[in-house]
Amino acid sequence: MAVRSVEVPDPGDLLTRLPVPSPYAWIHRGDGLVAWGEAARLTLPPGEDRFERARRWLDRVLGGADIDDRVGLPGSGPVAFGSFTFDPRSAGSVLVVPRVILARRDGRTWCTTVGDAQDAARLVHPLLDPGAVRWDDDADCARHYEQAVAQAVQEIRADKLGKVVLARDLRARAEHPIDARILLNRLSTRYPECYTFSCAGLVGATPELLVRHTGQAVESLVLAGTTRRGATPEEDAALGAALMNSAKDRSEHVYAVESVRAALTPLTRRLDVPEEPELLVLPNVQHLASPVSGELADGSSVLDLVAALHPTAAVCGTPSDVAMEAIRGLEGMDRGRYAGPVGWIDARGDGEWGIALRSAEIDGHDARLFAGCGIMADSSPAAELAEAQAKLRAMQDALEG
Ligand SMILES: C=C(O[C@@H]1C=C(C(=O)O)C=C[C@H]1O)C(=O)O
Repeated sequence: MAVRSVEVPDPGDLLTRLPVPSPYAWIHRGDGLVAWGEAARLTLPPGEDRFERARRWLDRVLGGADIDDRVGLPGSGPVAFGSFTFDPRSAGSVLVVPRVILARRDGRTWCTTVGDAQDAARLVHPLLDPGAVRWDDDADCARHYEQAVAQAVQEIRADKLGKVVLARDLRARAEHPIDARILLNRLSTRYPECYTFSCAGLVGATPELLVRHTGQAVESLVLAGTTRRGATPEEDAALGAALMNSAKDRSEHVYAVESVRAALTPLTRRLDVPEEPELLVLPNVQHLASPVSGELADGSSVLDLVAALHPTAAVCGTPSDVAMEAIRGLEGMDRGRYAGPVGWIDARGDGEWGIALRSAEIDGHDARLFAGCGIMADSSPAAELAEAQAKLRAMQDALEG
């Protein structure tokens, strides 16, 4: 596999350069990587070993490439985009090495081609709006979600577990086939501080950085604890202050931070975890956020870190195995790749992976949206449902225009 990366003149908005309706993307504040075509693909069966199998495949495919990299930055040379299922029992984890990658970082822009990229560049599909969107009747789903939350609260009060994250889905059907590029454009414009991603049908804009690996540096942004936005600046600030002072949200947040600390400590020589969370204000919700940073102890790749971190208590719970079982029992659905790791890795082992939140699985005219909330002993089913609805809003609006 011959791979070549060269600097190119800055093309402006990377997302407008995508020629196909189901591209690969990872965009944060306008920078990042977009890609299309398929030089190699690995679809993984269910299994706890899906990260290990992915690693072996990557070693072979990226390690065996004949690389002419004139750029030498994280993300230059060959890159694989990937997304993994939340639950090891689910099918659908996937890794793809695209044929063409266009990227920008630190003011430099480059293009990578893998193998013969001629064909991949010739097909330009015009953008098509999804048109009218029909939503599935939501009442049943909402009722089921509230019941699941009430049940989880009982289990937490009975000391079976400390925290569990429960999610729901929402199905939609569009008049026309859904073009991921339209969703990506809308999401990246509205949520520039989120990581707007697309990988093999999974599209979204997540605020939660599972892990970034740049040389020996490692970073993560842990989120847990949520409130709505206010109608006025005063109400907004009051809601934010109440979130910062909420004992329930603070302990919900601590579970998530501690799960990240426990996963990264053995792999790092230094790990800085803030003592207090900060507030992350997004257009639809506000979160408690803890930016974690550290220095790797050895040569772990970003995929090694992903394997160690997933599932964090931000999307599963504590203890993790008990929470995973509770999720299987209470949600009554397969999360698929929602709340799993999504991102990219290069041949050096650098990369960025988010937790696939605020996302939808797109298949032709159909979309399946997901959102979840951390449940604690004092959670209220109605409040958690309202929080999940606010989180769904990002993708609902992206579909509707
Ligand atoms: C599970 C989701 O979000 C997670 C749960 C949060 C919470 O319960 O407060 C906050 C951020 C995320 O870690 C989701 O968006 O679906």
